Amino acid sequence: HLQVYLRVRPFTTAERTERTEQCISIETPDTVILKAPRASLTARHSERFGSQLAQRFQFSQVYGPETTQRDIFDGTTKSLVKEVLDGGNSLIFTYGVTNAGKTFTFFGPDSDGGVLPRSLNVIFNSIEGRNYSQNNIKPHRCVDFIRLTKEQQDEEATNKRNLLRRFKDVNYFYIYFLFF
Ligand SMILES: Nc1ncnc2c1ncn2[C@@H]1O[C@H](COP(=O)(O)OP(=O)(O)OP(=O)(O)O)[C@@H](O)[C@H]1O
Repeated sequence: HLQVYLRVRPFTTAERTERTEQCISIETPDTVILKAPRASLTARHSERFGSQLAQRFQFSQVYGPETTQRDIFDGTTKSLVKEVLDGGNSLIFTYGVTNAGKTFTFFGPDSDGGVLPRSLNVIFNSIEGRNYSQNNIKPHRCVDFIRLTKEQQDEEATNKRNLLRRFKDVNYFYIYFLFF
C-alpha cells in the first residue's frame, strides 16, 4: 500500500518574506495549496490567460515546518521498519527539488538523526537473539544468498583478517601523527 507524504521545511531567513510565505499553505492535514510567486513567469502567464493561480495537492499526510525528525520517523517510517522485522519488504524514498530537505529528512544532522539512523536504531535494538552467529552465508545479488563451502569460508576469513589489518595500520598512523 503506497503512502505519499509531504514535508514542508521551514523557510531560511533569506527566503522568508511576505511573498514567499503566501506561496504555500497547509489547508488540511493532507492538503496543501500552492500559489506561484506574483513576480514569476508562471503567475504572469496564468494572469494573462485568466486561468487558476492556486493549485491544490493532496497527500497521505502533510508535515508542516514545525515537524520534528522524530514526528516524521514515527508518522512515516516506524511501522514499515516493524513490518520488515516481521519478514516483510518495504521501500521508502525521498523526492523533491534541490534544497527541499531530502538529505536532512533521510540522514539528518548527527545531533538530530533522520529516518535512516532512526530505522537502524530500531533494527539493531530488535535483533538480539535473532542474529546468525555462523559465517557460512553470503548475500548474493541483493535478494538471494549463497551457502559457502568450508574452503570459501576460510578464504572469506583470510580476506577479512587482511582487511582489518590494513585498517589497524591506518589507525596506528593517525595515532602516531596526533602524538607528534
Ligand atoms: N526540516 C528542516 N529543518 C531545518 N532545516 C532544514 C530542514 N530541511 C532541510 N533543512 C536545511 O535546508 C538545506 C537544504 O536541505 P537538504 O540538503 O536536505 O536538501 P536536499 O533536498 O537534499 O538537496 P539536494 O537535492 O540539493 O541534495 C540544508 O541546509 C538543511 O540543513
